[in-house]
Amino acid sequence: MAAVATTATRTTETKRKSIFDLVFFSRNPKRAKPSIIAESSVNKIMSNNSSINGVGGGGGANVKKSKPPSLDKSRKKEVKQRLNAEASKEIRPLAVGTMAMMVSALSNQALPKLLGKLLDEKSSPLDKMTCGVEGACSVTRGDSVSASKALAFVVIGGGFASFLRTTLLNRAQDNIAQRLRAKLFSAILTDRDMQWFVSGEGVSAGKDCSNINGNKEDPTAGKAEAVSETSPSPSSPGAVGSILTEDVNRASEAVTTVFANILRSCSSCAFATYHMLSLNPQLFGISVSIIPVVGAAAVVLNKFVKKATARQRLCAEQAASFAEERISHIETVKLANREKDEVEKYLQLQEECVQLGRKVSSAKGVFMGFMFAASGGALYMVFNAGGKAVADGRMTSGELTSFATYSFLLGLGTSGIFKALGELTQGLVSADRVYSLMDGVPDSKPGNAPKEQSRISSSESVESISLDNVSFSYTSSPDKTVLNNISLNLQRGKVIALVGENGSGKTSLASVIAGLYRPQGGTISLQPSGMDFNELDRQSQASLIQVVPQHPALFDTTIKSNVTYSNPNATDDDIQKALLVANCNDFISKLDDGLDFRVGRNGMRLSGGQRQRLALARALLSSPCVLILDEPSSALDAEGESAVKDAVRACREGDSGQPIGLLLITHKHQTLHVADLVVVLKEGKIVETGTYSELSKDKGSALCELMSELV
Ligand SMILES: Nc1ncnc2c1ncn2[C@@H]1O[C@H](COP(=O)(O)OP(=O)(O)OP(=O)(O)O)[C@@H](O)[C@H]1O
Repeated sequence: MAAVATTATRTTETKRKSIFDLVFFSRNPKRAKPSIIAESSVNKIMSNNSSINGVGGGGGANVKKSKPPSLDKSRKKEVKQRLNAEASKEIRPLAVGTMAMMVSALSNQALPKLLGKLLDEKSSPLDKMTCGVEGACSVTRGDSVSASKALAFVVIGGGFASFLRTTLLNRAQDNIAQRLRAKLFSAILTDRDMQWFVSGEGVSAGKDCSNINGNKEDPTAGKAEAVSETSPSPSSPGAVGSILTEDVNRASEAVTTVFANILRSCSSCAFATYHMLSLNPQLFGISVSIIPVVGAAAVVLNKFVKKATARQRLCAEQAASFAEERISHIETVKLANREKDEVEKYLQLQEECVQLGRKVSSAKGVFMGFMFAASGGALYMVFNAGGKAVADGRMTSGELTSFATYSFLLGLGTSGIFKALGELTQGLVSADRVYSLMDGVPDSKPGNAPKEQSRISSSESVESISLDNVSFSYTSSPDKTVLNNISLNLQRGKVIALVGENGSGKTSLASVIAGLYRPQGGTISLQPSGMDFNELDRQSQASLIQVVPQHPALFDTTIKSNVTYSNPNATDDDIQKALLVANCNDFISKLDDGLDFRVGRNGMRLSGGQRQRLALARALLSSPCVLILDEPSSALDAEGESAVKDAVRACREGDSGQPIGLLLITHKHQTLHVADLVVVLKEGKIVETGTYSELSKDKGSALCELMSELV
């Protein structure tokens, strides 16, 4: 058994390697683009294959030495309750499916008795001799028709029950999994703020996942740490994907098929016990003498499986993250010619996990081997004692056959219970991971506690957005102040250029103004009402501020869908206007499908400048109060720069309604002259403000220090 498991593990490892090899070596980046779309599918295939032998999703360096998240009693109770509440929504298919399972179990139980009866009937000689009072006797042959009829009934009924059981329980399982996935995805997308995504707290939901990669006391940790240096954060999409697929599957299995299997196995044991006791109580005593020993072994096994499963799941998370990140950065991997290294590192990650999987497989193998030997020994004793009983005429050979079959069913039921208990444990570990991710980590930091949110009816009444002494740090580096007492007024129709060296905090400021992060100090208010921007709901915030980031993200859908992403209710006229202002029409008219052109994953079928222009159109379409263009010129060619000028004009003059305030984050001095005000940021502080002509004339200004071209 252990050997089989090891072979299966090897096969899985080979499969994973081939998939990884295929992705990295068989495709050039250009041709790979459409295939990368299915990156999450690759992830799924890679992690799902691993579950063939229960090895879990994948790799994780030094997993065996790491401490898995513990599932204490109160948490276990809570997880069970939540899972049961989920299962109760499928009560009908679950109840009928479980009843069908019991019927099929009953049919199985009836079979040995009927078979024994059939055997006795068939093997009896010219059986009954009936003599009348006159002395006339007649002989009748043993009739096996009744046993045959009952057998046919049981076989057909049992078959139908099996069909019902499989269909209904699987349906319930799929429904539960679907609901869990939907809730989880919704929790991740709507309930988490940006700090959660960038902090790396994500998937293991507060549990120390970093430990998985390195234990300094472990002499073998060196290799693992080398891998962990390049391992992605556990909050990567790959890790989330691993929980969304494998853990959700295991959790939903636990309350459907696994639970029903436990019931079936228990009923099997109960019925087999009843029949065996009624056939021969003495033989029953011999037959069950092995149960305490097997039970003790099962308890030990279950403890081991529980710990190993938690480690395996962390391991799967890491491997999935690693694969996902390398695949999404395939161009970088290929340009640096690091395909072989990455495959090697992936295999190292896998190796740790596979070793863990082998241990579980071996433990299960030893247990099953032990079960087999113990059952064989018990059967030997049963036949020894049973043979004597038949010889003494205390039992028929048919009854002994029935008894032996029942004792086989008892063994099967017992091992079924232990197996299902193991799966239930794995399911609870997975459910804990699902719920932990769903609940997230309560953020107790000041300023981050959830507040009651208000909604504005229209952004039109807002004239400006005012920052007053705003300070901000990322939760992953709480001691580093990224923005320090920033005060700024972003007014409709006015253009502010924000400049500063790399890392001075320009992008962070844009994100804080847009409401993606909540500042720890100061206020952002709407003028003239004075409402606190951070007390508004996301819909209101998005209607007030739009950002065109340095690297705009596009979805793998049509140009039209991408542009209307910020305002799904926009009319065709609005769309055309926004595209015109953002200077998109030229390149769109050259595409075969025009607005219906599919842009590819992350807009890979478009140039950087085209992507930026579409993002600009998208931002303008929602008619914000303030637009933030981060490094607008970096991805634009000369023609594209005129689009920025158009955007400046549109914002000032209000092409799409009211004028829009514009915050231009730029490194280019050529762009500065369009601004009403230039703001210089240094180490998170505003060190200078003034008009371009004022600041550029003063050769000792912070602006001239920053832009040597001006000196
Ligand atoms: N997610 C994050 N977690 C922790 N620190 C971060 C994060 N993002 C940025 N930082 C840090 O915040 C500081 C400001 O970064 P930011 O990206 O805002 O600068 P920037 O002025 O936009 O730089 P650039 O001009 O290079 O784009 C940097 O020191 C950076 O290391």
